[in-house]
Amino acid sequence: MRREAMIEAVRAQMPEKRWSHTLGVMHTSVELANRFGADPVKAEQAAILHDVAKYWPVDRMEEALRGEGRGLADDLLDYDKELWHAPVGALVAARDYGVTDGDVLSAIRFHTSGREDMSLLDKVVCLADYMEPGRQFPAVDKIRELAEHSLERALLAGFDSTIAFLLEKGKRIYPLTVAARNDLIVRLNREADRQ
Ligand SMILES: Nc1ncnc2c1ncn2[C@@H]1O[C@H](COP(=O)(O)OP(=O)(O)O)[C@@H](O)[C@H]1O
Repeated sequence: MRREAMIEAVRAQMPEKRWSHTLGVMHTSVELANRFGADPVKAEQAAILHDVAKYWPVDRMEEALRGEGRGLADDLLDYDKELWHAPVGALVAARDYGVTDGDVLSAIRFHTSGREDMSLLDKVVCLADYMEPGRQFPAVDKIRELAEHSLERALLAGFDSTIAFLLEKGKRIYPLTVAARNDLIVRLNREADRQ
């Protein structure tokens, strides 16, 4: 699907406020992609589609994950429903929007949870979702500051804030986010040792 048609179709899937968030993620994804050497066209496409399934009814998301999406995120069904829209979004992007690029589909699929060994594009879109201009939460200024120089340090601060928030609320933590955080720490330590 062409860019403009995709934008209009996704916009129709969500309330105005969420569309403003999506516009923010588009803008920030392109900015981060240019800053850190990712493909800005892919970054923007993943950003356009990242929340396409956000307003699906829960039973529809569950049906998609148990049906055509089986094997994609089976373990996720045990965790907070807030996380489901990301892999469902990747399914929708491929099926209804004709996205075939694996990098783009991966960035949509992992934009909320993260994962171990995240690709450059995964990191860009996940971080953009944390720090787009409309986001307001205690750690966001620190995340934006870190993102001036380090994609990994900024994303780590993002995961830290999500994990701290979940701990505070007494909620369960989907382990892939913990794995993503641990992996970033190992990589950052390795990099520091090399310097
Ligand atoms: N690892 C996790 N385990 C459980 N809940 C999580 C995890 N990561 C994120 N969440 C929750 O998922 C919700 C949606 O995340 P958010 O990134 O704000 O949404 P969106 O992807 O739509 O922008 C948040 O309430 C967040 O706390």
